[in-house]
Amino acid sequence: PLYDQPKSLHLGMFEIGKPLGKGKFGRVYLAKERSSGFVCALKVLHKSELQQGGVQKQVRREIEIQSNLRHPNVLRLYGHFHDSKRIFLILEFAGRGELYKHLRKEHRFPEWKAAQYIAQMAAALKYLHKKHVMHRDIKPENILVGIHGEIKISDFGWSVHAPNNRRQTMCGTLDYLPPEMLKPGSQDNYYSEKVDLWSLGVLTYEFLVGEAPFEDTPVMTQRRIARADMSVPSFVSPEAKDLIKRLLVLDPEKRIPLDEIQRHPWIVKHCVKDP
Ligand SMILES: COc1ccc(C(=O)Nc2ccccc2)cc1NC(=O)CCSCc1cnc2[nH]ccc2c1
Repeated sequence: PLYDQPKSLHLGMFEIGKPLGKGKFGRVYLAKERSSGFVCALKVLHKSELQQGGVQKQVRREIEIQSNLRHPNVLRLYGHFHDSKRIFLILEFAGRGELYKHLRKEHRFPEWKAAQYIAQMAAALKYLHKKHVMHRDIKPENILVGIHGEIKISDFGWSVHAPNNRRQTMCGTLDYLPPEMLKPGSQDNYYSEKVDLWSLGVLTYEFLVGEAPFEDTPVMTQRRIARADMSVPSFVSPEAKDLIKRLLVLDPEKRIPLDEIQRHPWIVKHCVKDP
């Protein structure tokens, strides 16, 4: 497949299929590489739009970083190429689509499924943090599901999807913002990997409850985040509630670290294969 392709990749190599979605900076199509039959997702970015958005450096940096990432729970960026007007990203195709659609349809996930997803997220984040890549903007809208039901974080950071029952907020939803990103002046720990732990707590809550813990009007959401003011419904098991409470901690340094998440009783109970 793609990774043993000659470097000269070009559009003619691909048979373009159905549209998979469209973002702020580009459209995505199902695609098949002609010689190998390899199925992937082709994201088309228009250089003019990137210029207007002032993000051409960001794309280059992202391609640089993401081309070297290889983890089963991180969506692959296999390669890229460009013509005079467009840049094409060759992305992994996730066979079971967007996680948020499954969550909306099922309303909320059973504890065993939520625990497996959070264990996979923790494994992906551990891998990314080891590579000093963080803030993957984790929320259901940015997670895809592979053909075997495994989840794949993807960097939708720049592609705000067209509204079709995605959270209707301006620059992405506030629900997942950690308190340190709401307080001005605390720029340093904005870039700490601890921000992902908070978002993981919000994600765990949303998987189990079906809505985000601080969901409210924008003003109220910010106020409730700043106070970690949320309550966990009684139908959530005590173990799951314990993990949520250890992630949604105002002080970034006091959030349960990724290693301990993988050993947490709620995760172990649902993820260790029956011996
Ligand atoms: C590693 O991933 C990415 C890397 C970079 C970028 C990106 O756009 N970077 C950017 C753009 C402009 C300015 C700066 C930076 C996007 C992604 N990933 C996606 O966009 C996921 C959905 S497209 C794929 C895909 C797969 N499998 C599916 N199954 C169903 C739908 C579907 C959709």
